[in-house]
Order: sequence, then structure tokens, then C-alpha cells
Amino acid sequence: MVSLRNLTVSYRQHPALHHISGSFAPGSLTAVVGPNGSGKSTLLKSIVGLLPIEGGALTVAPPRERIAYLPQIADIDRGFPIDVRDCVLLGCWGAAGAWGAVNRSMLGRVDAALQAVGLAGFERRSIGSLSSGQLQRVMFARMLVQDAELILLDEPFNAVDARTTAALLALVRQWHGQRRTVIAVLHDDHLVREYFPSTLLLARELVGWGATGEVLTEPNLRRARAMAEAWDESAELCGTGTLAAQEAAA
Ligand SMILES: Nc1ncnc2c1ncn2[C@@H]1O[C@H](COP(=O)(O)OP(=O)(O)OP(=O)(O)O)[C@@H](O)[C@H]1O
Repeated sequence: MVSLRNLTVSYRQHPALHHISGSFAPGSLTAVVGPNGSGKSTLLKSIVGLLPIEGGALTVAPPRERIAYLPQIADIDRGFPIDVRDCVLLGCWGAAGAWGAVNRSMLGRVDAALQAVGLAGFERRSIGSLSSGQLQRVMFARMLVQDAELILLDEPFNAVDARTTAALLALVRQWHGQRRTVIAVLHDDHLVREYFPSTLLLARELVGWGATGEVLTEPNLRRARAMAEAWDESAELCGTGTLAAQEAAA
């Protein structure tokens, strides 16, 4: 579904992801975890095609219109003048095309999605008037109508209360049951252990990737923290330093 081979992504020559290799299997449900600044958002943005690749290769099987991407809530422009229904309707763009007409079935899907996230009756509210949790529900409704093969979620439960988290987690589980591939950046280890079978632990380099119980171990978490503390924010791209790079060069 998504494979990374020795992937390096940098911002102005400073690496945020360094020699990452591995793959997300079709239908997998993976948490991406790691300290602040460890490259988690950079990974999602790279997969969705928002950032140029500095080195290595990144292969993403589904076309862009079959990928749903939820950025961090802080990155969503809430001043954009759009109401809840039209915002959810944007999830249909892959089916309708840029200039396609909105049909009755699309509007039915939007209504059903708003019902599913508990926002029936909010159709004409502007997104700027919503609470963070309500806005996150709207974004999930949009993904429901999008019918994506690959779903990328960046801190989807941030600033969201326990009840809303439970409701949105139920949707994530539903997507997993439908064999969609879901990749979510998360900070809550308890939630990851309970709901996510696979985990990718990042500290700009790969610390672990596999079954959650085998990756979220105390030694791995300690190693990730130590790597974060050792970061040099102005370090230049290295050509060889890591095990992955040495393996690739061998
Ligand atoms: N647009 C940008 N320009 C320059 N540097 C950036 C940019 N975006 C991210 N970075 C840097 O890249 C590194 C990784 O950032 P990224 O946002 O991917 O980390 P993260 O693991 O998602 O962090 P957090 O948990 O804090 O959200 C950080 O050092 C960050 O400062």
C-alpha cells in the first residue's frame, strides 16, 4: 500500500526523516509515535505528496483521490467561509471532479455521515463557529463520504474530549474492519496499545516498526527519547551515518 525505501525528507537541508525503510500493508492499522519533532507529521505530509523527497524512495499505491488526509487541527483554517454541509461535501470531490454536479446521492451520503458523527442539525453552521471537538467530527464526516483506501490522521484526538474520542475511534475501527489502510499520528501510548495493532516509532530515524507490543517497549521508548535529546536542529543531511544507510550502501 505504502512503502518507504531509505526515505529521507529535509527542510532546507535539515533532515526531519532520515533513512526510513519499511511498508504499511493494505488493511493495516498503524500508530505513528515519537517525541515532538521526530518527523511524524513530515511522514504523513510526504505520503500525501505535500513535501519533496530528498533521498530514497516512497511508493504510494492509491491515487490522490483515494487518500484521505486529516492535518493537525491547528493547521485547519477555521476562518474559511464554509458551512458544515459544504465542508463535508468536499469529501465527494474525488467522485464529482472539480466541476461535477452535486447529486442527490452525494447529499444523502453527507447527511448520513453527519448523523454518524452526531452532528445532524449542524448543516448550516459555519465551521468557524464550532468547538474543536465538533470540527474534528466534521472532518471525520468528510472522510466518511470520501470512501478512501488510505486514511492518514495527524493527532486526530488532540483537544477532543473522551466521548468524542470514543466516537471517532469507533469510526477508525470501522475503517479497519472494511480493510482500509489507516495511519494515525498519536501521542497517547495507552490508546495506541489498546486500539492499534501496529506501531511505527520514530525519532527522525526508525526506532521500531511492527506489532505494537514489540515496538512500544521501555528500551525503545528510552532510545527514542535519548535520540530526541541529542538532536542538533541545524545538522546537515548525512550520507552514511545510520544502519539503514550502511545496509543500503552494502
Ligand atoms: N515547514 C517547516 N520548515 C522547517 N522545519 C520544519 C517544518 N516543519 C517541520 N519542521 C521541522 O522538522 C522536524 C520534524 O517536524 P514534524 O512536525 O514532522 O515533527 P512531529 O513528530 O510531527 O512533531 P510534534 O509531535 O511536535 O507534532 C522538526 O524539527 C521541525 O522543527
